[in-house]
Amino acid sequence: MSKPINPTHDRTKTKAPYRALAVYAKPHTFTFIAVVLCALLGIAADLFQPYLVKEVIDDNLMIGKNDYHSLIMICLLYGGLSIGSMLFSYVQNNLLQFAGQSIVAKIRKDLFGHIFKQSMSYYDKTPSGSLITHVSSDTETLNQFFTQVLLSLVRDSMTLIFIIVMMYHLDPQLTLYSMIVIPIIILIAVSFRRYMRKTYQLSRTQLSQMVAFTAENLSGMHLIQAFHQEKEQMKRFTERNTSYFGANLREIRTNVLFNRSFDILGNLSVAFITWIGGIAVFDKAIEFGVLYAFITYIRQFFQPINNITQQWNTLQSTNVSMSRIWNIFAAQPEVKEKETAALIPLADVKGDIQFQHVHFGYQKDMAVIEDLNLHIAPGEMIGIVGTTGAGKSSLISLLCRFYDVQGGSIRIDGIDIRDVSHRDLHRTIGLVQQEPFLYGGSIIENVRMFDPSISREAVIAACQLVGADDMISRMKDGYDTRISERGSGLSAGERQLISFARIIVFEPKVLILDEATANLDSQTEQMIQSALHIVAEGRTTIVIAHRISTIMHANRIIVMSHGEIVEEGTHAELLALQGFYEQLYQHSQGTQSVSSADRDRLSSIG
Ligand SMILES: Nc1ncnc2c1ncn2[C@@H]1O[C@H](COP(=O)(O)OP(=O)(O)OP(=O)(O)O)[C@@H](O)[C@H]1O
Repeated sequence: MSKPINPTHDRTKTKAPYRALAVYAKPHTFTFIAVVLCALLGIAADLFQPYLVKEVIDDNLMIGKNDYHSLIMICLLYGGLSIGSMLFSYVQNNLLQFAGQSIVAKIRKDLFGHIFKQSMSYYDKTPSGSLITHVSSDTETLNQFFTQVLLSLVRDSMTLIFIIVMMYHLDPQLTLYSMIVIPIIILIAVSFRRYMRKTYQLSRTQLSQMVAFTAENLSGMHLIQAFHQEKEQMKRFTERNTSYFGANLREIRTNVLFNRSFDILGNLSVAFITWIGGIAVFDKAIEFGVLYAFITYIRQFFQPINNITQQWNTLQSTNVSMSRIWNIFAAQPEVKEKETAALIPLADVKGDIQFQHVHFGYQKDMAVIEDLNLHIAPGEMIGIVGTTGAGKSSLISLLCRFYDVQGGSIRIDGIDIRDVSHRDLHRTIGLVQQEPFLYGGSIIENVRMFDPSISREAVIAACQLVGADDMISRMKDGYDTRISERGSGLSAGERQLISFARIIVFEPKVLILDEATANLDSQTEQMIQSALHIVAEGRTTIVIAHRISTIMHANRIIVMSHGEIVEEGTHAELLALQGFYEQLYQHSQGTQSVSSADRDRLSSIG
């Protein structure tokens, strides 16, 4: 098996992707050798056929020999060669498809794994639609490289050489006349090359933009329908679609022009050779059979040239796809796991969390969190409130190490989270977000996240504990009910209960709820609240909420504004302070939920 490649080295060199591709192709060396052998035998079988006909014409028919025996033998040989050529071509195609598909499957797997390793900052910058295109269609283009381009380069260039040898053997002078077209072919190929590359790249970029736009719309469908944005989005889609249509047409037009130029050149050469060769036959300088074989060869001569040039397109796409795939491979996660991480296990965690002088910004010069200090004791339940954009979710993202702090440190049980493995850290922390992510699969699989070591009984017990058992039992197939993609068959509360059950089975020592009840009505929130108290038992728990009612019973409440902690204490202590929290509380008493505009107004009070 090929080793995973290290694409970072040599990234700037354009040959680097091809060198890396060669690493993937290496385990299939013997298959490629077998393909070349089959191609050689197939070509020989093909090209010997006109020579046989020439033999019949010149050595039998033209001299009136009437040798029936050799005529039948040559006809049988001709038929045998045709069958042989077909068989070789069949084996060669199968072998090449197998090698090509295996290489691409391996690249696709490595690419998917590499994308998984990236940090959140990578996903912030890269639209998911374009990643989908790279994993699906760009890797498919690589397959075409092996099964079409490589095949054509090997088979057609060998055919060309064989034809020239055969032609030279028949008549060197006619061969030299035929070669006049070669400089013209090079001229056409070079002049078309740059333009074809440009048109191809343009159409690929337009396609990838259209896919990205479609993916974005599908994920935001609720919003689009709620805001009646269908017409607007349709207009934007049509613009992209029209651009793609135009770019595609331009590309096809260039290709057709390129291919037809070759066809015309082929026909003109046949006319030229018929003229020159015809005169030579009249003058008895060559035999008629030689002219026949020569014309057949010159027709065959343009076929491989045309084939090779037709692969130009695929070669262009391979270049573009390769560089795009290699750009992904070259991306290194910003959040890196230290090599020594395995030596510092995060085991038997008590759940002591310390933010020490934490500084962070998504852009280097725009701080979102500045010199933040916070100590959370093991088993403590902390509520975090604050204005929109205060930095609450960012704080949690830092604790989960989706991003790295730019200053200060975050410690769990005194250990810097940058020193431990991602696996240990994410086992320690359980995160429940506003929109829990559910996979297409059964409820059982969704709760245990496809981990077979978690038993069905454990899943059922967890669901009973959080109060989801009733709801699940009422479903058609109970725990085996299949949930559609992203859990769209369930209500927001039901989805959230399932994500709570997940927390129970995975038993993280630190539990984070980021606006986990924001989408729920007050009755469901009550249900979730009681589930939360069960789940939070014995765990350090951080709850971010806009609704004061969600966090008012926490051991301590942190009030954040503009990346800083502005107030801290229990619900009663904070009310007594009569500061920002008290304003938030009063407001929430009046409106139940605080609108963002109001929060901003309150922030200025704070
Ligand atoms: N992925 C991101 N890339 C760039 N900026 C971001 C990103 N996520 C958040 N921000 C910015 O960082 C700031 C803090 O955002 P954060 O989501 O932490 O606030 P929050 O207090 O959780 O807000 P809310 O209550 O609305 O969820 C905001 O100004 C926001 O625009």
